[in-house]
Amino acid sequence: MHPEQQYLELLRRLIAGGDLRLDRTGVGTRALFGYEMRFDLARGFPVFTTKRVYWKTAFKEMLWMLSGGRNIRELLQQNVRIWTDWPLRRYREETSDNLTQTEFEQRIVADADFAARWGDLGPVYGAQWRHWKTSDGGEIDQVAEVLRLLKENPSSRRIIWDAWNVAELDQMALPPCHKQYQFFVSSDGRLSGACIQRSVDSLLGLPFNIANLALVTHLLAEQSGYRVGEIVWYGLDVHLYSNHLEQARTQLERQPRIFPSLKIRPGVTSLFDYRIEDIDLVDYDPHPPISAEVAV
Ligand SMILES: Nc1nc(=O)c2c([nH]1)NC[C@@H]1CN(c3ccc(C(=O)N[C@@H](CCC(=O)O)C(=O)O)cc3)CN21
Ligand SMILES: O=c1ccn([C@H]2C[C@H](O)[C@@H](COP(=O)(O)O)O2)c(=O)[nH]1
Repeated sequence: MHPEQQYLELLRRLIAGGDLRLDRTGVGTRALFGYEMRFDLARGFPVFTTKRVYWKTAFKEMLWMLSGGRNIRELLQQNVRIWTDWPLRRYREETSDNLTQTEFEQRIVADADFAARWGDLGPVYGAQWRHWKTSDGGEIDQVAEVLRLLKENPSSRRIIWDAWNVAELDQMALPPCHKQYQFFVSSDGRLSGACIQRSVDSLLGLPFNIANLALVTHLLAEQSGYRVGEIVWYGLDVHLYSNHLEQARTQLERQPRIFPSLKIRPGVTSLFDYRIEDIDLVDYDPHPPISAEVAV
């Protein structure tokens, strides 16, 4: 069985038997509670092929999170527009100025003060991963700690970073969805990575989340001298937005193709020094893109 069938099976189950519910965005979803997928990274890089996944966009987002980023300016400077809707909505509500999305994005890139005021998402993923605040005024770099444990104590059962900082949830543009990562080194020297995702937009978010979990597992393996093992992904409220049904049906008519392979430029000496130019996917031959509206 092609491993992407796990994803197509999820879409099938959501369409056929998902619980119909009204959600925060007002769009409405079909949802199920609890789903697991596993991908053996030795069998190719798990970027879905039944539609074109914009993996560079996803990877840029992951590198931004690893850098501790929390402002959309650094994303927009690389033409990544997937996070604009949330700050834009706040800007419109608080100023009643009706800039278009493009005008807003141009202003964020051109004007650092404007970006500091309006482009900040609050202490989201990267801020928690790299700068978790402690009660004595210090901060914890959870990713550096994961790297240290991978090297010094690979059998540890505490190789985790977590973005679910309860005390700061109200300052975040959106509470974290992929909220926890854990890593595991097997006795044959393979690094596996897992992610727990509390809320899953199965059409738009999930393909990015899987690719990014695979990417970060590869990068950590590279930096700590292991081969790659598996990724394991657990979704909880896993949903299909009601305006994504047609797209999901289109995708289900297609046959998965062979997964590409990931190439990482050797010689980068720190996890935090990777740039998008250092990473490539070879032989990615997906079906055509499928466009869809994101629920804000
Ligand atoms: N409803 C919802 N779904 C999400 O997946 C999601 C959120 N909200 N809020 C926060 C982030 C933003 N994410 C997003 C937002 C948009 C796309 C999106 O529009 N993707 C298109 C175009 C990608 C591109 O422009 O490069 C796609 O076809 O994948 C993907 C992930 C993931 N997260
Ligand atoms: O990486 C991500 C980020 C977000 N999502 C989706 C999951 C939900 O559809 C929304 C978040 O809404 P909540 O009401 O906060 O659950 O964004 C995703 O799939 N992947």
